[in-house]
Amino acid sequence: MDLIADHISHRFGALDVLDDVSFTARAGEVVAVVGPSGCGKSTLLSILGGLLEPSSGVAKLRGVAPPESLNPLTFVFQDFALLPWCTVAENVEFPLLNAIVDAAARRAVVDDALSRTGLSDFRKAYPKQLSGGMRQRVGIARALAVRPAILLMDEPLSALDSQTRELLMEDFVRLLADATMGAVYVTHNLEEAVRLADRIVVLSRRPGRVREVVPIPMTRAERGELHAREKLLALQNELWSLIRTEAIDVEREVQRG
Ligand SMILES: Nc1ncnc2c1ncn2[C@@H]1O[C@H](COP(=O)(O)OP(=O)(O)OP(=O)(O)O)[C@@H](O)[C@H]1O
Repeated sequence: MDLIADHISHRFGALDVLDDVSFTARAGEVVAVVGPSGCGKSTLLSILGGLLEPSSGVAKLRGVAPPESLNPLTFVFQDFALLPWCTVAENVEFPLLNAIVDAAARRAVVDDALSRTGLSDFRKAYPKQLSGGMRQRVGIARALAVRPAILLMDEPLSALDSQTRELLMEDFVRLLADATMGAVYVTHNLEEAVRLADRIVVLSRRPGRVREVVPIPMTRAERGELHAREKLLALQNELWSLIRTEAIDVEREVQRG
C-alpha cells in the first residue's frame, strides 16, 4: 500500500507551515522526513495520518491493505503515549478491543506483537517499571498489533539515550526487513535517517517545501556493516549541508524572539 502526499499545503491562521509538499512512500518503503526546526514535519505527519485536514492538497492511500490489517496507518510517538494504569499486554491490546471481539484471537495478536518486539517476558509489567527503551518497544508493539501497512513515526527515538537509540534502531531494521510494512519517519537526527530510510525527503525552513529527495543506495542490512560507516557519514554530511544554513537562520530567529 502506498501513501501519497499530493500537493499538501497547510496554514495555522496567518502562519504558513507547509507549501505544496508532494512525495510517495511506496509499499514497504521507509521515507524519512528531515528539515530545520519548525518547518512543519510533525504537521505533515498529522496530515498523512488523517489527524489534521490540510488547507489544500490531500493525503491518500493507494493499493490494498495487508491481510488482517485493522488499520493501514498507525502512529509511534516520541513520548510513547502509554496508559500508565495498564500492563504492557493491556497497552498492546488496547487498540484491538473493539476490532477483535474474540478474546483468544486478541491474545494471539498481542502475543505475536510482544514476541516481535522482545517483550514476551514483560507482559505483566507496568510502564513505570520499564526503562525508556522498553516503553518505546511497547509503543511499537501496540502499533504492530493493528498490522499496519505504514508506520507513522514522529521522533520515536529522541527521548532515549544514545545506546538505547542504537538498540531500537537495530529493532527497526529487523522489523522492516521483510518490507511488508513501510514507514514515514520524522526525525531531527540525520544518523537515524541514513540508517533507516530508503529515501529522505529534505524540507526547507517554514513554510516547509520539498528541497530534495535523497535516495540511500544501500540495503538496511548493508548499512549495519562496519565498512558502510564512512559512506553513511558522507550521506549524513550531504544532508547536513542541505539543512545547515537554514537551521542557523532558524536558530538566530528564535534567539531574536
Ligand atoms: N496547532 C497549531 N496551531 C498553531 N500553530 C501550530 C500548531 N501546531 C504547530 N504549529 C506551528 O507550526 C509550525 C510547524 O510546527 P511542527 O511541529 O509541524 O514543526 P516541526 O518541523 O515538527 O518542528 P520541530 O522540528 O521543532 O519538531 C511551528 O511554527 C509551530 O509552532
